[in-house]
Amino acid sequence: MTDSSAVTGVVLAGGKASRMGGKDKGLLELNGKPLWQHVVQRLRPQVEHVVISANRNLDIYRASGLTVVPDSLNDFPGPLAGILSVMQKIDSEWFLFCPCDTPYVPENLLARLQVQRQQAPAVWVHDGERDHPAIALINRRILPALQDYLARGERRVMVFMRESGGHPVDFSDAKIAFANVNTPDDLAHWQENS
Ligand SMILES: Nc1nc2c(ncn2[C@@H]2O[C@H](COP(=O)(O)OP(=O)(O)OP(=O)(O)O)[C@@H](O)[C@H]2O)c(=O)[nH]1
Repeated sequence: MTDSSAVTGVVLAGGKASRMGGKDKGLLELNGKPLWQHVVQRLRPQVEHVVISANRNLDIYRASGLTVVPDSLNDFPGPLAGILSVMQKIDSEWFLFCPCDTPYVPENLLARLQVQRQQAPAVWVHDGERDHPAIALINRRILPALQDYLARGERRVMVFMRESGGHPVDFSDAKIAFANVNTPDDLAHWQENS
């Protein structure tokens, strides 16, 4: 069990969003609120503080008053680049990562990951059907291995998470809470009264 006061929540909002036509996915509105704010709202009661991992529109994210961490690697190499950059910048023992495109993550996400963690340095969500390796509780001791992995040109999140000695946590009873908004159709689907 980790102390929740030692956990930093991180909204990963730094991708290319090619399936969304290249728009900044985090800023797209769902039911009158940008996607990234939905995730902040879900994480905030669970952690000590929340930061944003972003590569574009930094001023818009910064206007919220939250710390914004741009990637230290260029060209949108993927979620691991955001994870690396946040760990390099923010002095925290534990990080609760969540993509900006998962607006309904449960409010007991951290508690459930902590209970199931045992001694692992990383745990992530499995919704009964698929893994969500970027929805994860991660200890900063994986940082050297992550630096090495990215330096080798590797990018796959799932492969790294397994190599790090982590394991999935079963959330099959809450599968709907991990619905992704990746495409314009997904966004339309989740708009109320659409
Ligand atoms: N910081 C950072 N976050 C990223 C990067 N790539 C993806 N993400 C975030 O990681 C989460 C999952 O990303 P994906 O949906 O797989 O990738 P995407 O680039 O957002 O979208 P697609 O191009 O449509 O695959 C999203 O919240 C992204 O914002 C990156 O290079 N840096």
